[in-house]
Amino acid sequence: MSDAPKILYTLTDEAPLLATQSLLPIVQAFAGAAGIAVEPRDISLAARILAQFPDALSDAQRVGDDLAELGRLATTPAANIIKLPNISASLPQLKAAIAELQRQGYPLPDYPEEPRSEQDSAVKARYDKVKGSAVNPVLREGNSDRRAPLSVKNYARKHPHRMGAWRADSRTHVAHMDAGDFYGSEQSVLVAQAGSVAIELLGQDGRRHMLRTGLAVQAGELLDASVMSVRALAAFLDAQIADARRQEVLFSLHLKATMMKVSDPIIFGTAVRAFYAPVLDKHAAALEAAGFDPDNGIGDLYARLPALPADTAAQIRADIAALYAQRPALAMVDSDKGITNLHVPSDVIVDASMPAMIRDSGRMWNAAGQQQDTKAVIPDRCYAGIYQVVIEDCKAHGAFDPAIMGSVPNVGLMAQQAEEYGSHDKTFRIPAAGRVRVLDQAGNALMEHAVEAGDIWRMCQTKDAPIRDWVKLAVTRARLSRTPAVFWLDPARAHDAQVIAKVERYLGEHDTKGLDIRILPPQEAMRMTLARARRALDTISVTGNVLRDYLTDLFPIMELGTSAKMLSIVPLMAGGGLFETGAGGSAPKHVQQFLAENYLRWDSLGEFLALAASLEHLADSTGHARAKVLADTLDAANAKFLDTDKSPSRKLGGIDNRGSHFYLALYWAQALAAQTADAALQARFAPLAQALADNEQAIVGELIAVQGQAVDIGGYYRPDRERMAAAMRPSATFNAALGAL
Ligand SMILES: NC(=O)C1=CN([C@@H]2O[C@H](COP(=O)(O)OP(=O)(O)OC[C@H]3O[C@@H](n4cnc5c(N)ncnc54)[C@H](OP(=O)(O)O)[C@@H]3O)[C@@H](O)[C@H]2O)C=CC1
Ligand SMILES: O=C(O)CCC(=O)C(=O)O
Ligand SMILES: [Mg+2]
Repeated sequence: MSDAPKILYTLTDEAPLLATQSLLPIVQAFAGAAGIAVEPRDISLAARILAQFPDALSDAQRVGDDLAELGRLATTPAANIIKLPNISASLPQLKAAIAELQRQGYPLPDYPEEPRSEQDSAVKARYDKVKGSAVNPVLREGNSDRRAPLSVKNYARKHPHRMGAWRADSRTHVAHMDAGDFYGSEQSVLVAQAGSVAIELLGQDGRRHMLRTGLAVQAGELLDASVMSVRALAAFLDAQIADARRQEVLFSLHLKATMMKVSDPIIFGTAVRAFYAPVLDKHAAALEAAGFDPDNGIGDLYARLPALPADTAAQIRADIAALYAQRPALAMVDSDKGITNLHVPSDVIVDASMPAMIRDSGRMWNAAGQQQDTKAVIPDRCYAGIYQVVIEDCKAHGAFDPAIMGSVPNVGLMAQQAEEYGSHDKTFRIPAAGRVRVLDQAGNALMEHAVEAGDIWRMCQTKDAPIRDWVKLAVTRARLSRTPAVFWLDPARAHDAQVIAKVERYLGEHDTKGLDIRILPPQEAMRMTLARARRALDTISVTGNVLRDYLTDLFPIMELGTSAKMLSIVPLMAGGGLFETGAGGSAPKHVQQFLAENYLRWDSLGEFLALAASLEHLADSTGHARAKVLADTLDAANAKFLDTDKSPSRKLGGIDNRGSHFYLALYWAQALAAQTADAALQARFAPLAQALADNEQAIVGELIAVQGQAVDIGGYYRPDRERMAAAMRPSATFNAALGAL
């Protein structure tokens, strides 16, 4: 390559964006000294919105489409991208971000909830591109390798986090449907020849309505289709609401409305309707006029009350209060503010919410701010059962002990929008009863389902090359780490049965002598993995895209207290590297605390680990010797960082995110000053190491002195860059030392 080696570092949202204001200048200074450019690319929700509307903005306001650029780069060998977690916006978040940008003077159109013209529809389509999980699927041109590095695992064993005790008589359980769900209706076909397919709804009246045409398919790829009956779902939810009340447990719903941005908001809305039915029915006309949409949560109702006559609004509030007396208690997101599990579809996200419940003795919070046993409703059966296995295990054997438990790394099938997480553009709320058929080019029906109006029908694609790459990655990880690997695949599912056949075939391409590789249905795989973990044994989980997501929060949260400490690598299929930081989200709670107290408890360890892996990749792929020196010394710094426990203290008066960055810089500079592989770098970093060590007290003092007061950074979705940077770099001594490098 002729260009200087380059790492692209993403600017995202919320806590990780704040952290980046402090960390990126350090990274740029260190990398710059070694001749490596670290360039920011803005993929925040706000930037992604602005990039959709160049025509509405002035020259000065226009921003480039950095996400599209990164997406193209990810399919080339040159990619070296550090990707921090970003907001996957629900509709309420998207609308809030648009409103904030409008207030800041960007003349964006409003979000057209009910498009009335072609122009409205075009605007809505642009906004919908930004909605939900719209970043990760673009960048993930490779499969996923997530694990706790040994140093992190050892740290967790030495300093185990608190795990809530479990009682054998806990009433907590998972509730799922027994029929009428995606699991029960899945069909799958193997595409024989490249070409295209179409999806049609053949109405009961004989009319054909094309849902999708010209959808390209590759030879060897798997297509599967399934449907959730909304009638069955509603009946199930009614029964669960009644049962939660009978059992005196909290009612909670756990979905992935961000990634499953078409299906899961509908499921969420069905639950909101079921829970609040008496009030919603009684006030149907008023709520309709106010534009309330249950898919956006009961929070949307409260947001619209001011638009109604005061007495109607008061009556609705009173009716909801009265309804609560007849309903089971709802799990709360924020009991102080009265935010329930059914307020906003993106507040409770299953990958993080179920592990948090399991870590908290199987309890969630009730309206009185107390913990209580819970009914966790996860309607579809494809993956719900794994959580019930964990719950049963904890009831039988007590909470897991992070001081001894084994580790569960994951190799996840993810590339090229694999499986359910790529299905949103092939997911439909069915407008009328009939049959949905997937047709090949000759018009033959490959798959066919009977549907009723309102049902959720979806199709998923899983390409062959990603499956083959995933099997290879699993074998490689099993070999390198000498750890048994289990493919979590359910032969009773049409899709999984096809994947099993491919896995068996592609395993044959590798030398698996001496390796323990098995294929087990998810619940059995979970039982085996948990039993081993209790005996301090590690087990690699090799899973599809959804279980990748679920397990890489579940196990890190049990083992390490948070998924922020995961190493999360995406070896891109074209040869580049995508280095995700941790496996968790953008932690909105952390921003609230920062704004109120100028204390940011975000732990950047995930960023530190990703950066080391990125530098390592740069060295390997370009032969850049100084990248190797930076990588090795950063490894050493990370080890010392863990050893000396310099993560944010989580208490006001101790170091926060910024203080932890200072210590990383100190240890990294010291490691560079101590190494002898590159004398010039040694000489360059020795004075910095000295200056930082000499001024440790002063710098930490300056960083802590700002805590305890509210900060204003001029925005939530698009904070003022200068104010944010100033707030995140409050130590003049540290800034000067870094500037002198
Ligand atoms: N890869 C990505 O881009 C991802 C993006 N998301 C998005 O993030 C947003 C929030 O998602 P949510 O499910 O609430 O998950 P979060 O991970 O943001 O929040 C759950 C909890 O995880 C802990 N946590 C996560 N990261 C860190 C960290 N670096 N340091 C310390 N603690 C951390 C915190 O727990 P505690 O309370 O114990 O401090 C936090 O409150 C959503 O918009 C979601 O779509 C979610 C997952 C991945
Ligand atoms: O893209 C998203 O919305 C979330 C991604 C996620 O949770 C994960 O990959 O673990
Ligand atoms: Mg996740």
